[in-house]
Amino acid sequence: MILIMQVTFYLVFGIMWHFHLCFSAVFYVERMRQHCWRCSNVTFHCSEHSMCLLWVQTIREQLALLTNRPKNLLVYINPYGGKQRGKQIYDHKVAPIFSRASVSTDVIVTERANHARDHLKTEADLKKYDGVVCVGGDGMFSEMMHGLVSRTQREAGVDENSMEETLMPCGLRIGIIPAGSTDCICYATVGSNDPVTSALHIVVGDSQPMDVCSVHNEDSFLRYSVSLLGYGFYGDVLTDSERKRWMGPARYDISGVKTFLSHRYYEGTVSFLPAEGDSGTPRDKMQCRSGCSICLQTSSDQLVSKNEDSCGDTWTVIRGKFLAINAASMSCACPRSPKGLSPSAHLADGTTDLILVRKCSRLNFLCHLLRHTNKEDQFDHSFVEVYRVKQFRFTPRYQECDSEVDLRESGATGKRFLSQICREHRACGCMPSQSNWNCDGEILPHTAIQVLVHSQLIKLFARGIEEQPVFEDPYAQCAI
Ligand SMILES: CCCCCCCCCCCCC/C=C/[C@@H](O)[C@H](COP(=O)(O)O)NC(=O)CCCCC
Ligand SMILES: Nc1ncnc2c1ncn2[C@@H]1O[C@H](COP(=O)(O)OP(=O)(O)O)[C@@H](O)[C@H]1O
Ligand SMILES: [Ca+2]
Repeated sequence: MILIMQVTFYLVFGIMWHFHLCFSAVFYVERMRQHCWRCSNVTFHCSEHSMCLLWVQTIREQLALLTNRPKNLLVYINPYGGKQRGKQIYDHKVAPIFSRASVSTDVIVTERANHARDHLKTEADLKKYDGVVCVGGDGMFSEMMHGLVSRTQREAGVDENSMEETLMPCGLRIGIIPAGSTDCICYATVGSNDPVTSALHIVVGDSQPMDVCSVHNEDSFLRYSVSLLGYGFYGDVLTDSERKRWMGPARYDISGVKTFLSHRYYEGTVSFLPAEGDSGTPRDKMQCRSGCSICLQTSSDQLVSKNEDSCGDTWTVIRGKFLAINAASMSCACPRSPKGLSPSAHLADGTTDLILVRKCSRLNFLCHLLRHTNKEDQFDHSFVEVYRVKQFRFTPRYQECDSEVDLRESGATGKRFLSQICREHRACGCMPSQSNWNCDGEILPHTAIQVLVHSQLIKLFARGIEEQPVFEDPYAQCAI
C-alpha cells in the first residue's frame, strides 16, 4: 500500500476522516478506459486516534506542498449550450469533486451570450482566483478565452489590433467542463468529453499550454481561435446550423448533409508563411500527446528567441477554387472525428495546419470527409494539400477585384476598367459566391482575413491526451 500511495500520491486530491470511528478515507484519481478518470478512495482504519490524526495531518501537509493545484476558481455556466444540461452537469458531477478537493468557487450562470466574456474582460476581480472554468461548448470556451486574453492585453498595454505586437500570455489557467455540442477543445486536450474527468484534471492542477491564432482584417482585430478556422464547408455548416439551434447537437448532422449536397466551391487566394525548424509536418504521424517533445521544444525555443522577426521569410501563394479551407491549430478531434481534422497537429508548437480542399467531385469529397471518421488518411487525395504554417492570409476572389495589389500594373485606367467589370458582375449576379469563416464555432463577419499564430498564449487545466496505459483494466468503463 505504501508503494501504491507513493506512485499515485500526486493523483490524491482529498481526505476525509472520522475522529470517533478512527478511520480516514483518501480520495485519488483512477484511470479508466478511453482517457476517462474516476474518483476512487481507500479507507485506512486505525485503533489509535493519535495515529489516525497523524496520518491525516501528514497527508494534508503533503497536499499543501502541491502548489500548482487551484484553491479558488471562478466558474461560468452556459445553461443553453449543447443539450441545455450545463447547470445539472455542474451541480451533480463537478461541484462534489471541487468540494472534496477543498476548492472554493464563485459560480456565475450566464444570462446572455457574451456575459462571461464581458464580465472577465472588465469586472471580475481576477486576483482572487487561481483559474477560470467554463461549463459549455467550444463557443462558451471561446467567449471566456476572449475575455481573458483581451483583459491581459489591456492590462499589459498591448494593442490587439496590431499584428506586429507580441501578445502577453495569460496568467490564469482555463478549465473546460464539456457541456456543449462538439466540445472539440476538451476532447483534443483531454481525450474524452467527460465532465468528471475534466473536473479531476482541474483539481490535480494540470497545466497544458495552447497556441492561439489572432484573426485580423486590415488593421483591425476580429477574433482569436484555438481550434478550427474553416472557410467553405465548415463555415457553411455553421451558418446553416445556427438557424437550427433548437435541434441541439443534431443540428450539425442535418446541416452537414445539406451543405455536402449543395457542393459549393469558393475562389480566392491563400498565402502563408511555412513553419520552419523542427516543427514536423501534418503528415508525419507524430501525434501530440501528454509531454509532447515538439511542444516542449517550442517552449524552450521561446525562452531563447522571443518573437523572431519574420520579415525575411518567403510567402507561398496559392490561387484556386476550394470546397474548404481549414486551419487546425490542434487536432480538432471530437466524437464525430476521433482523430480530428489534422491528426498530427500540435497543441502548443506555435503553428497551425492549413488544409486546402480543392474543387472535386461530390464522390471524392465524400470520400475525404468519411476518412475523418475512420483510420484512413484524409490528406491522401490529389485534391487535398496540407501545410504547417505560422501565419496565413485569405482573399476571396470578389475582393481581389478591388485589390490594389493585383491592379498596380494596370495603372489608373486599368483599375477603373476592372472595378467597372466587378460592379457589373455583382449586378448581374454572376460574381463568385462567398462563404463565412467558422472560428471555433462562431461566424466571422469578414471573409478576407490575416491570421497569426501566438505560441502558447493560454494554459488549460489539462495535460494533453495520455498514452493508454498497458495495465489498463479492460472492463473499466467511462460512463457512471
Ligand atoms: C457528410 C459527412 C460529414 C462527416 C464529417 C466529419 C468531420 C467532422 C470534423 C469535425 C471538426 C470539428 C471542429 C470543431 C468545431 C467546433 O468548434 C464547432 C463549434 O462547436 P460547439 O460550440 O461545441 O457547438 N463545431 C462545428 O463547427 C461543427 C462541425 C460539424 C461538421 C459536420
Ligand atoms: N445565457 C446564455 N444565453 C444565450 N446564449 C448564451 C448564453 N451563455 C452563453 N451563450 C452563447 O451560447 C453559444 C453556444 O454556446 P456553447 O456552450 O458553445 O454551446 P454549443 O456547443 O451548443 O454551441 C456561445 O456562442 C455563447 O456565447
Ligand atoms: Ca498548434
